[in-house]
Amino acid sequence: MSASERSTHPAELDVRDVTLRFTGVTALSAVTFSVAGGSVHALIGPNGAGKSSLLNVLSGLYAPQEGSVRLDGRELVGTAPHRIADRGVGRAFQNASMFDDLTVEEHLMIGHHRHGRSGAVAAALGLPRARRDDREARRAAAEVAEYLGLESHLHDEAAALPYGIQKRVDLGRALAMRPRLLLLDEPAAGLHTHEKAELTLLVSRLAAERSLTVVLVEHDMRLVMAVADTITVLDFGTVIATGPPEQISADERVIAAYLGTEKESA
Ligand SMILES: Nc1ncnc2c1ncn2[C@@H]1O[C@H](COP(=O)(O)OP(=O)(O)OP(=O)(O)O)[C@@H](O)[C@H]1O
Repeated sequence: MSASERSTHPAELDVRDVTLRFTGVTALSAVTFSVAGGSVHALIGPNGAGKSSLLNVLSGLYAPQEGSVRLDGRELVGTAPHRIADRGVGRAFQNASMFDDLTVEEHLMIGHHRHGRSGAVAAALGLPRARRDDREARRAAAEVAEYLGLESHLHDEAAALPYGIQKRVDLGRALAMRPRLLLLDEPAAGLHTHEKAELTLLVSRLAAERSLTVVLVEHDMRLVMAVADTITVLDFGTVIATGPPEQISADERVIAAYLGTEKESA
């Protein structure tokens, strides 16, 4: 399915018995959970629990030795990362890295260009279809910038902006490709308190307003409890609990493995 053929409904995700081994380490062991379309699902767990490895499996960067990952019933395991992106999986990164010399608008246009049908040659020759793609990408960039409150930065060099704004640009880049499943890797890391509060509101609105499903890895429990419809807790690569926030925060195993240590250190 090409990006342009992609339907607009939020994706359902089904992760079944995923096992991922590195030499000497089992990072994920028979991990199973599912995420309903249009919901926000958080992956939490102590350091080294396997959260980033799992996001890397979902986006195709790591191939698990066992198990399946289905997006609306279609297998993602064994699919190249760019094909997974074409199927509607977008990702914002923990350390937003901006391309040197590119403006915010250009970063957002890169996100949208997955939808373009003209190739680099058509663009270089200035062919009508390439010009149309370019106009469409600019329009999409403007829409995402407005949604994220980045309008005043559209023509700024992204790499020179404060870190919190760069993180928003990175999120915008993922949103501009109109994902049906959005993966957020520690979106609150490195943000100031007021930026975290803004992000909490934003993530709460994202799924409903942009017709997508969100899977996020996050250490900030306040944010997780505020935005997540469901939570999966990993510990040493295995799922120790899955459920709504109120169930997770009362789960003895979770308190022992994770929330307990958070509370002690708070
Ligand atoms: N590329 C790799 N090669 C070898 N081992 C790895 C690799 N990536 C992760 N691991 C190991 O897999 C386990 C899970 O790591 P992972 O980074 O997924 O945990 P995490 O829950 O994201 O941790 P954190 O919260 O600290 O980011 C750890 O033991 C880690 O050392």
